[in-house]
Amino acid sequence: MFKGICRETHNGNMVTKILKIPKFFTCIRNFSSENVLVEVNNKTNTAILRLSRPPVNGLNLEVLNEFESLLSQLEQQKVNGVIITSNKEGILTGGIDIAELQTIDQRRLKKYWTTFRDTFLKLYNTPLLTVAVINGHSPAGGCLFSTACDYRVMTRNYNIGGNETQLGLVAPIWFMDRVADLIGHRQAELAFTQGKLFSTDEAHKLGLIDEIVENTAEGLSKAQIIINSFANVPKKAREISKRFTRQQFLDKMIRDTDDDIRHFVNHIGSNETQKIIEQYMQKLKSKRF
Ligand SMILES: CC/C=C\C/C=C\CCC/C=C/CC(=O)SCCNC(=O)CCNC(=O)[C@H](O)C(C)(C)COP(=O)(O)OP(=O)(O)OC[C@H]1O[C@@H](n2cnc3c(N)ncnc32)[C@H](O)[C@@H]1OP(=O)(O)O
Repeated sequence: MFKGICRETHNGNMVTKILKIPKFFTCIRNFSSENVLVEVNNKTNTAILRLSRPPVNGLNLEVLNEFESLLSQLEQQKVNGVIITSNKEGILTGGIDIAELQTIDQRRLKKYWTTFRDTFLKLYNTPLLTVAVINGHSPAGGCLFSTACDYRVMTRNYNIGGNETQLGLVAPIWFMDRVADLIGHRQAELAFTQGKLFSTDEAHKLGLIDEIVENTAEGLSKAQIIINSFANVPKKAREISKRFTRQQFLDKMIRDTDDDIRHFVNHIGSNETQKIIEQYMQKLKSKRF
């Protein structure tokens, strides 16, 4: 017997069921965590990882830790590919859970930012094939994490980009570098100085995303097609090529670790930034944009 977990919503409440499935009939391996649902299709050996933290899949410490640990498990299981998406159509993630930034406790800020960087690095650096199915808005941290994937498809009529400047915050330099890798330095400069959120169409024209799809289902099947298209590529050669094309960015990010964490703690931990964050949260709650 194989034990699986099934999560369903009944009358608005999330219910977790333990399923006993005969091994012979199993087509899905399921090992979801609290905030991230995971299923691995036994036939394709592809994992779908769905962010599932209401209301907006905010990236708090727990989500980041779970995400990183699940990716490690998928690496051990040597899956053929990982598809990252949201369980809630309309929002991939609202980015960093702003509650994590509402503190001047330097140790907490340092811990959060170290985890945030490590999780990004894990995704950026994984030898696994990764495809982001961006099935909703993807501001700031959401955009950043999708840029770590090997391929991005996005559903129409949503927004993606680094909006930090609009909020009065400064995005990390490595986010700017990564976006510049995809859309070019000039466009990245314009985007980050304006804190620009791009529509799906604009993001596609610039190269921030690779393809547009109509809905999540089409996104998932497109992602599977991308993963299948690598089936005949020698695995080791693909992994080394991925590492080589990403090495320069990686080396710089690791070299700058201490400076980056110090800047984050000083920037977010200052009274001035705390006021800005507080005002932004109030605006967000009263929907005054
Ligand atoms: C010198 C400098 C050196 C170094 C600096 C280094 C690093 C700097 C780090 C700064 C980096 C920041 C990255 C980020 O990710 S910041 C977060 C940016 N995110 C946003 O601005 C998104 C805001 N949210 C939205 O736009 C919308 O909520 C969204 C489009 C996602 C969904 O819209 P919808 O209408 O469906 O929902 P809402 O009613 O707006 O939201 C529902 C409830 O969720 C709350 N919410 C939304 N987003 C967040 C969030 N990111 N964190 C926490 N809470 C969030 C929202 O307030 C609603 O709450 P309630 O009113 O229901 O209580």
